[in-house]
Amino acid sequence: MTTVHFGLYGLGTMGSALAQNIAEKGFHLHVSSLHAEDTDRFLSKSDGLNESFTPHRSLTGMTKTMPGPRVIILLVPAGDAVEDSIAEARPHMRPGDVIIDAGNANFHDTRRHALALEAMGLAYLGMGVSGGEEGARTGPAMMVGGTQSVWDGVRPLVEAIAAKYEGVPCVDRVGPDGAGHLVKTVHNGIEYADMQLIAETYGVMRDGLGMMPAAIGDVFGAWNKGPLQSYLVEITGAVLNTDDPTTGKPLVEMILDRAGQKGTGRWTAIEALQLGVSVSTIEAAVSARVWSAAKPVRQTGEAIFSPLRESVELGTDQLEQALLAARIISHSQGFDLLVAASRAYDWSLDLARCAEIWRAGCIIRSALLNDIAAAFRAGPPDDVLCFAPSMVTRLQEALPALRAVVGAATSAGHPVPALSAALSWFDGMTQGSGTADLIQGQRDFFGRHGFERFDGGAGHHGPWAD
Ligand SMILES: NC(=O)C1=CN([C@@H]2O[C@H](COP(=O)(O)OP(=O)(O)OC[C@H]3O[C@@H](n4cnc5c(N)ncnc54)[C@H](OP(=O)(O)O)[C@@H]3O)[C@@H](O)[C@H]2O)C=CC1
Ligand SMILES: O=C(CO)[C@H](O)[C@H](O)COP(=O)(O)O
Repeated sequence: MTTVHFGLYGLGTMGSALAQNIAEKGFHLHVSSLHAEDTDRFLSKSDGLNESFTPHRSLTGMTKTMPGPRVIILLVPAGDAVEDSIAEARPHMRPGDVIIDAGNANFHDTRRHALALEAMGLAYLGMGVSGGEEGARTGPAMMVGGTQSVWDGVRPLVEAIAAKYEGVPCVDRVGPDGAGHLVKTVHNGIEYADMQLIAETYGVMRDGLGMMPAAIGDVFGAWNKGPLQSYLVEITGAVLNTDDPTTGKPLVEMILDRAGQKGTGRWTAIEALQLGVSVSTIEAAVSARVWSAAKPVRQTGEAIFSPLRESVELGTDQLEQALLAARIISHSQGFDLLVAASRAYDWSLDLARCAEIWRAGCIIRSALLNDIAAAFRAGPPDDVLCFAPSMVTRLQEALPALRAVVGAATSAGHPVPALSAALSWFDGMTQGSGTADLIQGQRDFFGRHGFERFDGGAGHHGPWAD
């Protein structure tokens, strides 16, 4: 059997952790980074593993000197860094060699690279990796796109480094070329929604119930033992219970309320709009990050309107149920996008397998995902997760709380954009007779766009009065 030689380029947060994980699982790895001193620093931090690494001063040097067949794993930022890395490595690669982009790439770029490299006899895998630094070091979840034979060649290493859920590796080839990066992008869209839903719930407790960070942290800690059990709820409790060593205050009170974003949430919303899918909770989360960034403008608005932020009468049990309902709805929206992308790109995505991959290692891992996987194995009505019997039961229990929380928070002036978007999406998607009859009437009135009639046919026009 041919021995495949692996190289990893990009020894930043994720690349360093993944390289150490690979070495720990008994694989030899060639390593290099944009700056040679980063490779030196990486080696100095990799005590006990250094015999597993062959360091190189540059990507060119690594690709040229590595014996073939070569598999080069890139862990660099999306966009120009990936383009530059491929351009640098490609001239030194031979037919049969593989490049794996293990960063958060836009899946349209991955499709383009796969096509171009395959035309040259090279292979390209787009592999979304989730789990942050700790996940990369100890076992991330990974979503792979590419051809089956190329996946089969790298599978032993990738499965070895992956998180395991009851012994099953949280990685798979989910489809061709860009499929893995699209599934990772949707994972991140759901991650954005979940983080925003949690933040809104924290806001209601802080500003509507007057609770202190540590007390809120304890509530999240307790919720993590129930149906909301998840990595994000767990770390929320930990963040809220951490004090600032300098001031002694709760650390969260010293963190500026301006959230960053690198693009995957936005890509999810853009792709959904392109494919005609509503991911309104995810869109609300992206928008909330956008307005979080405009702090001076928010401060001007507050000075002009002096809005009242009143207390609310809500129990934490209602907030828990509201968060659960909204979490189910935001996952349902993410899976709707996977269904649409699978159809549009002819990927035959196995939705249950995607949910299974996310059960461990990744940022959105939660108790809910095992039930979501089971729901997709059974096949929910119209492929809509919210319509699966197990989700219907939970939603029927939890929706009254979501209505109470959105109603109370909105009346009292507390922004809950993702919670309310989830509720409105649910109400719209369960309203058999909606209000688009009027939209169609308006469209025909001003533009003769035509409408369908209940009693038959399309392309009708109204006898509109002037
Ligand atoms: N951090 C996380 O939690 C996660 C990140 N990811 C994704 O993994 C990838 C790597 O992220 P992360 O490790 O956090 O990022 P880091 O910034 O920590 O590391 C990126 C590495 O790429 C190098 N780099 C930057 N620009 C170029 C370039 N033009 N050409 C070659 N190398 C370049 C950086 O060098 P320098 O330091 O000089 O800039 C650094 O060595 C990204 O796509 C990210 O979105 C995925 C999952 C989780
Ligand atoms: O992919 C990830 C986790 O799954 C990364 O942590 C990603 O950087 C998160 O996105 P953003 O920086 O936009 O919040």
